Amino acid sequence: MNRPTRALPFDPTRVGREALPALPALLRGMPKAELHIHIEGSLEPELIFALAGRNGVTLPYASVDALRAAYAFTDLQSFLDIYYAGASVLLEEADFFDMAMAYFRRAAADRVVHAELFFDPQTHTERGVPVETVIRGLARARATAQQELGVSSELILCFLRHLSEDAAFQTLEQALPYREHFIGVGLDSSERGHPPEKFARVFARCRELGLRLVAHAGEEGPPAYVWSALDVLKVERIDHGVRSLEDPALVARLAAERMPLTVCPLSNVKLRVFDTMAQHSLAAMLDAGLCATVNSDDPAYFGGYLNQNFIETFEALPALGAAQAYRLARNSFEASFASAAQKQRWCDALDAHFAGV
Ligand SMILES: Nc1ncnc2[nH]cnc12
Ligand SMILES: [Zn+2]
Repeated sequence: MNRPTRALPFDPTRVGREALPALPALLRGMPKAELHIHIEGSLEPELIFALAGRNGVTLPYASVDALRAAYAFTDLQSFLDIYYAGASVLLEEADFFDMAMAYFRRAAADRVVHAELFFDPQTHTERGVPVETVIRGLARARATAQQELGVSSELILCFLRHLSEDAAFQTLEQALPYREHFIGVGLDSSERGHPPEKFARVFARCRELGLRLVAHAGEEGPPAYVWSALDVLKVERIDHGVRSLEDPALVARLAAERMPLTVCPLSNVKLRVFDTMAQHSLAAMLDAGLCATVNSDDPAYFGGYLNQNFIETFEALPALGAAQAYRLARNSFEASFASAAQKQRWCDALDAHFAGV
């Protein structure tokens, strides 16, 4: 990272807002990476019901429609309650495989060439599902997605921040025999009241183990949580981070370090971080020189996969045009945990896509 912003491979005045009909096609077709997707949040209601039937799990909803009707969230916690209930149908390795393959097919259709998937082992181990079952199912899906769809991927193991640091250490111990299957660790679940520093020791241990580090911060929590994710946990990416804009000194630091922020616009509107998409700060973040990326977070719950996030955000924010589309896709490659050579190949493909503009 810390690379200077390079010249655009096209004339940005040719595909700006004035050429709006061209913009959705440009967004849909550009190669991109997704860096903030909770794989359990890709579980569509239809698959939840199919897995419930397969596994003999009784759901507290009568139908797919009744479940979908419950997706009216007032904040992060109101979403998490339903998200954990949905995940209760995942019991066997094949369930994790099917869930991840459904996501990879959607991602490939959105021209996602690389995805870094969060998974929440504690959501499953607490129900008696071994971490081995979770990781083996996801790992098999990764290999199939690479072979059949040409989508590369990594796994990031997330600790649930509403649980204790001791529980996070236990989860790490359980997962370490499968270390080759995950590239890093993250921190998710209820943010308010659970600051990053609660997990200082377990992140320090993960760092010693050579794991890559990310954390949700500044989604609902204050800018102070972003500072401590950087300074205490020493993360390499901030997940969400939208509330950073409330703190000019923090913005200056994030920009100077080109610290990636994995922004999730549809999620932010559904969870009422912003009242409307027109109020979203994505354009302001790019304007401030931040290394922002666009992501879907929990696409089955928030109204769309990655391209839907791009399309709705660009429709709502007049400051976003072709130059910002290019920058966001480029940021997604730069911010990924892929090798420098791989990043260069993706950036070349991106340049080729925009060269025809
Ligand atoms: N948006 C989000 N924030 C925190 N934890 C999550 N787990 C799944 N989605 C999440
Ligand atoms: Zn998230």
